[in-house]
Amino acid sequence: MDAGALQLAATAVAIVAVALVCRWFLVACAARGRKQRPRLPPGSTGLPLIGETLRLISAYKTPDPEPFIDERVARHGGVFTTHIFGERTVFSADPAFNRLLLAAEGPAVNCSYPSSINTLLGARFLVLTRAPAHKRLHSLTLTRLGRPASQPLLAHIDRLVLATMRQWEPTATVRLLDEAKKITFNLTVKQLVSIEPGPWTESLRCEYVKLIDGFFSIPFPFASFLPFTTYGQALKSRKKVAGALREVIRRRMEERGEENGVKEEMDGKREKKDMVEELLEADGGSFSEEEMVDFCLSLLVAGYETTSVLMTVAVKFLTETPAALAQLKEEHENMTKMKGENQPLEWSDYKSMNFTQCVINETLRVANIISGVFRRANTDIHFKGYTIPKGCKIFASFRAVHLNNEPYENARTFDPWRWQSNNKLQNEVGANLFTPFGGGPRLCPGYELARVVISVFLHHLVMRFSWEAAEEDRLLFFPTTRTLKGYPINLTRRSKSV
Ligand code: HEM
Repeated sequence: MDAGALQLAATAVAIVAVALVCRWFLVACAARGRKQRPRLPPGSTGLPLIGETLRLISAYKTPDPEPFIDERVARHGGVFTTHIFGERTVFSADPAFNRLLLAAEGPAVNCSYPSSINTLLGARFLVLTRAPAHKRLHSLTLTRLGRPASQPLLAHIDRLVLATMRQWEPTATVRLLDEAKKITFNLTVKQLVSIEPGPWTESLRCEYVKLIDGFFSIPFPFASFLPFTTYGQALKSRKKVAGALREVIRRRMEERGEENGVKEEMDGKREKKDMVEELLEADGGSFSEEEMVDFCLSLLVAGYETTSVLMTVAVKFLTETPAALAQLKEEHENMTKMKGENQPLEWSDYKSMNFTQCVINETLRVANIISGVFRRANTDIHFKGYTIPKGCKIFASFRAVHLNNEPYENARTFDPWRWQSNNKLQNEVGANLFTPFGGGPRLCPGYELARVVISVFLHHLVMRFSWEAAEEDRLLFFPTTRTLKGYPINLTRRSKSV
């Protein structure tokens, strides 16, 4: 090889070497860049400002909203990024991530609901409070509403359900959702302020219904000056409901002032008669009047729609699944035979309603009104190689997990028997897969109460009535789960005494 050729070869080798070094350098830089830039879960943020909100709403307005989530999970995986209700939001359909979010409440994430809802509920609604106030109010709620095993509460539920059914004619058409709402409202009022159903509770309920409508309306700015809008009307009704509760609480505070000397010694040992008494005596009476009003009002909201919709949908599913209805009837007839007719229900009876619990689980799985919970990251959160930055909104979708065909075979079919077999739904993995009442520090304090109310309601319904759907009705999922017509049914009384 001559000197020229040698020089050419050397130059070529040098060029290749420099190119290789440059490539290595660029790859290294890119890798470093990737390391430094947090990688959000993949997804699409849709149109400017609107994001994917309209797509989400139009999916949830159909009888089958699942494709909205299914398509994104198929494309991006169980945790993806979207843009809904005015904000970039990380959406989770992943049971492990949902569980992590529920447990991380406080240090890593906090509840985050729209400010229009905060205004309607007041600052003392449990989901808006943070530790340590949250812990204190959560445990008070559990004390009052979370122990349906106590005989006075169970007896009261039994009595209230029967009182509502006694108002039904021997053959009648009723809108089941309305009746269920009366039961849950009256029950909560009694637990809060010890007032029995009557004109006071009914007028409070009428205002309260308008307040609830406000959650699903547009919160126009200055809405309090626009009482003709749904949100403006809701704000007005909030004032009225709060005023009525304030009157009761004020009277109780005065009565307590007068009785103080007499009762003080016994107070520690005595069972408190209602939530107001719990509040008046908690922490040496440190709750202000306004705090008590806000807190009671928000508890009325928490249990009302959730439990009554579930009662209605459970009856709809049972009507459409005759084998399940027959098995449920048999369970309650056998129980009644064992204990004797017209005996009040006891805790052991509730505990023996095994198939009823399967029906309730399955209704919660297929059509829970709470489809998931919103959180906001307090810090960067790392999951499966992704980083969800501090401040980002996150939606943990329970519905996406509950309707996933992998853990739940034929997930979109109502099948209460799936809860009978001893399968993975019953073990630790199952705890991640079934979270209708949330979890972690914000686990719903009314979860046992809701189950008991529905069980007692189903017991009296199947023992005392037969029924059929009065007209076609269907499930709706927007703005929340419910049936289009409130499920009207034609009832026939089975026995003489109700
Ligand atoms: C079928 C009925 C019910 C369902 C599906 C349900 C579901 C839930 C869920 C998922 C949460 C968690 C919210 C979050 O983490 O952001 C929650 C919280 C809550 N629930 Fe329920 N609930 C029901 C009935 C009730 C009842 C009967 C009451 C009491 C009257 C109640 C009172 C509350 C309260 C006060 C919270 C807030 C807890 C906290 O932030 O510490 N719920 N509920």
